[in-house]
Amino acid sequence: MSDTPVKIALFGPGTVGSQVARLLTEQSADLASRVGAPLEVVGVYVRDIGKDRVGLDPALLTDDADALIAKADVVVELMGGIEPAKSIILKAIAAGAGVVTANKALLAAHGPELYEAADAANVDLYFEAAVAGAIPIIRPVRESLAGDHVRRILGIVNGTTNYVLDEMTARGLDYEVAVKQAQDLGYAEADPSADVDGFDAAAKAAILASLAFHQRVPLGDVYREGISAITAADVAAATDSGHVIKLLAIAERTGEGGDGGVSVRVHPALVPLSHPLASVHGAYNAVFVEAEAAGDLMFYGQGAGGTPTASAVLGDVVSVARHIARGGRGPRESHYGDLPVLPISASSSRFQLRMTVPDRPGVLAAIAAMLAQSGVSIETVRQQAGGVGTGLATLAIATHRAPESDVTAVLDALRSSDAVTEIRSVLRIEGE
Ligand SMILES: NC(=O)C1=CN([C@@H]2O[C@H](COP(=O)(O)OP(=O)(O)OC[C@H]3O[C@@H](n4cnc5c(N)ncnc54)[C@H](OP(=O)(O)O)[C@@H]3O)[C@@H](O)[C@H]2O)C=CC1
Ligand SMILES: N[C@@H](CC=O)C(=O)O
Ligand code: NA
Repeated sequence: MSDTPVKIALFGPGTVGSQVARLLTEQSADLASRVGAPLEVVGVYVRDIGKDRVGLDPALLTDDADALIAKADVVVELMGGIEPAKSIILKAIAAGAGVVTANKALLAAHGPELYEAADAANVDLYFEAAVAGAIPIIRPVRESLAGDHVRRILGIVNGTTNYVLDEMTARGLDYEVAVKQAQDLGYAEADPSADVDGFDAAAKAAILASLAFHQRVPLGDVYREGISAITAADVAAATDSGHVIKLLAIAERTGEGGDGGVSVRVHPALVPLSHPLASVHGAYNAVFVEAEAAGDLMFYGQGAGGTPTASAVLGDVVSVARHIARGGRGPRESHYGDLPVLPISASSSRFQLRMTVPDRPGVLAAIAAMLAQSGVSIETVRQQAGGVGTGLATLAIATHRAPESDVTAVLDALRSSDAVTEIRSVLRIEGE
């Protein structure tokens, strides 16, 4: 064991950072033995030194980022957002410090620049907490599966939306009430739109897809739909058809041998109750990976919250600090392929189309003809009477797998047809 401490600088003592600071103190003896040297927190960067921060030694607080970077071996960035986080990480790398971050927004938007800077400076850049919080998923995809060929990833990677959808399903809670609870529990981002509109999941999908497919996936190429349009009626209809609604991050190779391109998308989906992802409740996350040699793998655990996320951050701190104390370096960037990232119109899924229709002879035949004309094959049809005297019925049509562009054409036809009163929901069915 070396006596020379590895110097840690913490940027952002918020929900996650305060727990990292606490655990660094409480577990200092264990951490030292795992690293092979003691860890010393040399400073905590804040924007307001005067603010009361429970559990933090006031003597460690500083608002001088450059001076703190200059004395650090490892910079732990837990501020979030793009700036000043990006400049701080680049300065840390340039100064030869290893970096640990949980900042998926930054990595999804500017990852390549940061990875290349770390490679050029020969320093570590670790980011396990950036995807699915406490769940080890970056390491497995980046290292353990580096010798395999990942075909598809289906992930519940946003705790807030899973919590909201689960509360709506299990307790019949209103959407707004469930969102407020998720904020109070510390799952939601400062701006909950990052969660409910799918931005957070899209950032994680871009990071995961890049690592899994050794392919740069720009955030702008990730198709994104959030959960704010999901109604109590959608949730009830999902239950009736043996599904549950989940916000999924999906990354898959397409075409013969997976060489056609990659499709990366985030949207609510109907997941059959028999699929392992259907039993992921509350703010829990899970990532289901389909790999050619390994087969199916599932990684499950807490994807949000201060202490669980701090666990992933500390795992990275130990790795980086160990390299500083004993030599070595973490994984470097892959050589990237040049498969296209396909637009949503080029993907295909099964769909459930729910609509209100006039309850009269010939309606079902007319709707079936419109699907047939676009080449979309029907798997099941369920009809429910719309109530005495309404003259309406509800139709739920599940399709076989069909190209998104064909389903868009069907929807256009249905919307302009007098055989359909209202399209109530269009949900992809995934995980079958
Ligand atoms: N919360 C979670 O469950 C998870 C979070 N993450 C990621 O971890 C990171 C941190 O998240 P979280 O702890 O929730 O965020 P918080 O908002 O709770 O904490 C952010 C901290 O950074 C400080 N900070 C923010 N901007 C600045 C700035 N411009 N200058 C100086 N200090 C700044 C804040 O200071 P002040 O106290 O003064 O406001 C606060 O201490 C984010 O990248 C997030 O995406 C990842 C997985 C899960
Ligand atoms: N807001 C995020 C927190 C972690 O990334 C979530 O809800 O999962
Ligand atoms: Na993780």
